[in-house]
Amino acid sequence: MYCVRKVVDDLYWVGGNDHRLALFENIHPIPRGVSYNSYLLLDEKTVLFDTVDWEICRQFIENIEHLLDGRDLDYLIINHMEPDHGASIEEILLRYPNVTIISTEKSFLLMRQFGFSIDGHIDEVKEGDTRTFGKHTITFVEAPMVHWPEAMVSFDVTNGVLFSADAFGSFGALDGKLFNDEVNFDRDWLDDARRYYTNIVGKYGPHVQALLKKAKTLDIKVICPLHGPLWRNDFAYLLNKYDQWSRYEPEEKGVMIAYASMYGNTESAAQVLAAKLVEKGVKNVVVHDVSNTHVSYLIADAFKYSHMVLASVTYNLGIYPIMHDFLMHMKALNLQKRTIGLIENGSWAPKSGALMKRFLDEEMKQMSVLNSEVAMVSTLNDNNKSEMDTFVDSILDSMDM
Ligand SMILES: Cc1cc2nc3c(=O)[nH]c(=O)nc-3n(C[C@H](O)[C@H](O)[C@H](O)COP(=O)(O)O)c2cc1C
Repeated sequence: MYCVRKVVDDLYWVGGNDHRLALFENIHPIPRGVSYNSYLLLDEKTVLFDTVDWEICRQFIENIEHLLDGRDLDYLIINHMEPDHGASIEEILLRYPNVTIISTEKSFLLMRQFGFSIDGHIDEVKEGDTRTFGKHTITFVEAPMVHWPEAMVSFDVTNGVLFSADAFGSFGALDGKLFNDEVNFDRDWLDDARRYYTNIVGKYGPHVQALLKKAKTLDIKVICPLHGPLWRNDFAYLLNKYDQWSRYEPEEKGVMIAYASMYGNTESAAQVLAAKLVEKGVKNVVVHDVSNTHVSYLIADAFKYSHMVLASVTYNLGIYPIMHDFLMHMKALNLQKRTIGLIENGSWAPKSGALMKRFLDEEMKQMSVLNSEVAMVSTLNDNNKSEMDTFVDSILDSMDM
């Protein structure tokens, strides 16, 4: 059965939801599912904006066939060729052999690489090109590395609808709700939107900044991303989050404590620290065990908070592997401008503190590591008491508290 929703006059959401996929990109857990959004414009010509993941292709085709109601599909605009949006291109070509695909040069290259038979269907566009389909004129804006090199966004100059590709997307299935004003975004969606942005697009902050600059010149009325809710008001809220995330500025003053512990002693130190910080009035203190918190959640909180404490045991003269993995992810995603405190543990040759400091100083950008640290030998003992108090004070100082 078809399941579509009207976005604005002439434009319909024809995407679908996937609650079965456990790991997005086979990495990131999505307990709330995910939506793949696609849009169909019914003008003098019929125009489809992006396709969907193969997993929901049957639903997608039912949606399109219902709305076309016997009409042919004239155009397919591909803003983003990643397979979670481009996988169904071949199916569209088979069902609508007269369709013309509008996309960027790089996108057509990728289509060929993925094995799609696109010869005779190509209309290549560049930044600033326009196409008119009747009442509606669409202009194309290149958005390289948001989040693949071929990406573009499309803007309907007639009604102000922006088809934003992966920008402004979120994990989470829509389940009937389509617009930001049909959900409590701040309460129910922001965490997943942040986890989506930081893990999927986080590395490309400067490219997102470039796109935000271009977006400022457009009179946007509706934002149609490829995942998650569409936006039709409250743009300042969304743009502000994107601006902060892409400049690597923290959203909130707070301390994320991430610990790596085998027998519980480093964990205990993390808890002592958390209690002391809260006692001293720090409002946002979150504690994560890196061994049982998926790294995508660690990354999201690392982007969210201003301060981080990394507490790690020494393991074979190195940093505990899962803590090391977290550091590697932060580096890969280009996280910067955070203040970091370190807690080290080891029983015979403690090294993790010095190694984490070296990683933060040498491998990452603008990470300010506090001079004060807690150096444990096996367990937090009386000797560490004053060290911990000094450590807490230096965190508070750096937070201007
Ligand atoms: C496989 C393995 C390797 C370790 N390597 C080191 C090491 O190189 N240097 C060291 O000082 N301690 C090493 N340790 C000891 C732990 O770092 C140490 O006992 C620590 O206090 C454990 O803290 P926890 O209670 O938080 O797990 C190692 C432990 C294990 C299990």
